[in-house]
Amino acid sequence: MLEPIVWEEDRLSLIDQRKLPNKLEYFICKDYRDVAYAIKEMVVRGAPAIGIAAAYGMALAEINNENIEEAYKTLKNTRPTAVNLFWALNRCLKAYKEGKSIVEEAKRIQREEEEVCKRIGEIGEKIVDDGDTILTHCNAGALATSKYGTALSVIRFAHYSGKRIRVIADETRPRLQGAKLTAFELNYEGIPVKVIVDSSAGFLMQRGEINKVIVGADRILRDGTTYNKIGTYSLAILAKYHNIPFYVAAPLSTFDLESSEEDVKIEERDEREVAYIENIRIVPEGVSCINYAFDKTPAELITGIITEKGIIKPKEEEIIKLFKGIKWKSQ
Ligand SMILES: CSC[C@H]1O[C@H](OP(=O)(O)O)[C@H](O)[C@@H]1O
Repeated sequence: MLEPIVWEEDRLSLIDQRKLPNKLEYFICKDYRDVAYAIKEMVVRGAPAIGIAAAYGMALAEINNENIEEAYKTLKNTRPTAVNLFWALNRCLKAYKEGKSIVEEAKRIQREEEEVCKRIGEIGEKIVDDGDTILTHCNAGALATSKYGTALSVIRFAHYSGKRIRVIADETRPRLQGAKLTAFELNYEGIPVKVIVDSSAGFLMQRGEINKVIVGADRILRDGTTYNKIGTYSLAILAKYHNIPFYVAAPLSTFDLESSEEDVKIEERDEREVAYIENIRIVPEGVSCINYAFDKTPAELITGIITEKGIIKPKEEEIIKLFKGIKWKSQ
C-alpha cells in the first residue's frame, strides 16, 4: 500500500500528490515551514493526513529547537476547514506544555489514525453489498489519511472480503483528486474503478447505475452537518432524490463538538485553480472565478456516518454518544 507520510527522525517525506498519477515522488520537509508549505499547496491533503503532517511539523520544530508556539501558529494558519488539523496541533501543543516529546505524540497520532481507518473499513464494509457500484467523491483514501483511507477503506475492505464491487470516481474539479488520486490508489490495488466527469453523477443515478455513495469528511458538527469537498452537497441532493444511500466515513478526529456553522470557515482557494488546467488558461482573461474548496451537507441528506466506533445516524444524541467516556477537544 502507498505510504504518503514517512517520518525519518530528522525529516518528513510526503508523497507529492500534485504530481500523481504520472510521477510518484516524495517532497522532503526539513522544518515546520516546509510542512506548512506542503499543506497549503496540497502536496499533502485530506483531513487526517494534514493533521498528521502538521503534527510532524511540530516535531520538526522540536528537533530543530525552534519556537514551538511560532510553529503552531504557522501550521494552524495553513488551511481553515478540516478540523483534524487543529485537533492534531492541539494534541502536540498539549504534549509540549506537559513536557512530553512532540515527536512521540506525532508518531502516536499517525499510528492511531492508521488503526482507526482500518476499523472504519472493517466496520463499514458491512453496508456494501456484493455487486454494488459505489460512487465516491474527491479522495478519501490512503493518500488522505496515511493508510487505508476512510471512504476508500470501506471500499477496500469490501473488496478484500470478496464482494464484487465497482467504483465510480468522479474527477472532482478543480484539483481533480478523484481522477488523479482515487483512481490511482484503487487501480494500484486492482480494485475496479472508472472515472466520470462530475456532472455525470446525476445521469448515472437516473439510469440506476449507482447503488451507494460513500464520501469522506473534513469536519462534522454535533448536529451531523458535514463539511466535505465542494460538490458533496450536490451529490447528497441527487442521492436523496434517487433514493440512493449516502454514507459519510470519518474518524472521531473529524468531529467538531464545539463549533456551530457560523464558526466554520469554508476555504476559498486561488481562482487560478479554476481558470487554468495544466498551466493552460481556459477562462477568458478578465473573467474571475469562484473557488470554494468545500461545501456543507445537512444531516437529513446523510444515511449514516461510518466511524471506528460503529455506524451511526447523523443525529446529535448518537454523535455525543460516540464520545461518551472520552476526554475530547476538537479545537
Ligand atoms: C479522508 S478526508 C479527505 C477529504 O479531504 C479532501 O479535501 P482536500 O483534498 O482539499 O484536502 C476531501 O474533502 C476529502 O473528502
